[in-house]
Amino acid sequence: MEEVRATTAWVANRATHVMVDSFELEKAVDSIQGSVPKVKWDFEGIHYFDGGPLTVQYLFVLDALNFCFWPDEELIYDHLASGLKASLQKDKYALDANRLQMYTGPQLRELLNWSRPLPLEEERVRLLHEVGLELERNFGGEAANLVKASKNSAASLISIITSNFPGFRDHSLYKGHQVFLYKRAQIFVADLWGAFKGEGYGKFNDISSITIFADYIIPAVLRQLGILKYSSALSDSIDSKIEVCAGSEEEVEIRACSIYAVEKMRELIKSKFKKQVLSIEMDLWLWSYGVRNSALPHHRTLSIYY
Ligand SMILES: Nc1nc2c(c(CN[C@H]3C=C[C@H](O)[C@@H]3O)cn2[C@@H]2O[C@H](COP(=O)(O)O)[C@@H](O)[C@H]2O)c(=O)[nH]1
Repeated sequence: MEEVRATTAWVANRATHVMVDSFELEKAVDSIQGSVPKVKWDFEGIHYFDGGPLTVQYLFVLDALNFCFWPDEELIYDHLASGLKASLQKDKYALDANRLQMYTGPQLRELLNWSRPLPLEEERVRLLHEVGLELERNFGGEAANLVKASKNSAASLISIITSNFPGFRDHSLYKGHQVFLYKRAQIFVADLWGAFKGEGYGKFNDISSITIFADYIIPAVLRQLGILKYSSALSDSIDSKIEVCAGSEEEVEIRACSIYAVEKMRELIKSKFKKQVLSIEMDLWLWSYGVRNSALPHHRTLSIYY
């Protein structure tokens, strides 16, 4: 994941709309004395888990659709997770590769027990079809085979996913340079690691190589902590819920600076408190804080990536 780390640092060093405040960053690290509060994976109790390959299929489909809930004010991530879980409990074949290729928008709503059109519904359906088709074509229909092919390497798994599933190629152009963010591919690794407690399908020898997952919650938390500072124009648009365009400098800076800031926090925790912290642990802590404080203003970008 060096590509993610290097390209987001490149953006952070040239950013003009977003600034990483190193004084506030150090204050935050000092306030926890370098010990990141532990948050249990699935602290919400919403996920499907049976300890086997069907759980891997569930997590892959979950992360294929893990983006852009905010346009519907009542829809949140939990609806996606618990909807998929309930449909698997009703019918264990619901997420089979051949079935994934046939879902329509209304059927997807039914799967998620949601009565209105979903945000970016056509894209969600297209991505579901893509997952089904590519799984069938190259992985015997099973996401578990994707994971086996990575041979316990998170970096390999992300590379296999982004090579085979175009919908997971979360990147942007910034001042002419390609910037890699890979939010949903990385979160899939984290979900496996969390669900399987670092064993079996969740065993990765290089788990420390992944970064945080640049969504719309983590930046809101970092801003609340004073670690991210926005220009007054950007602050005003976010606070007034004005959309930030996908691919704009502002959007790329928000996401890249979030990754960069948390990498800096990890480095500081290591040098000052002699502790090794994983980005996943940082992410889970910050994200759970963010969802518990749902009033935090977040940037609004229409995107299939997060
Ligand atoms: N950085 C980061 N972003 C995450 C997650 C998760 C869920 N992870 C599972 C793993 C362990 C936990 O127990 C969770 O069950 C979702 N998101 C993002 O949040 C946004 C949804 O917000 P709202 O509209 O309020 O529901 C949306 O962009 C979604 O993609 C995470 O962990 N990290």
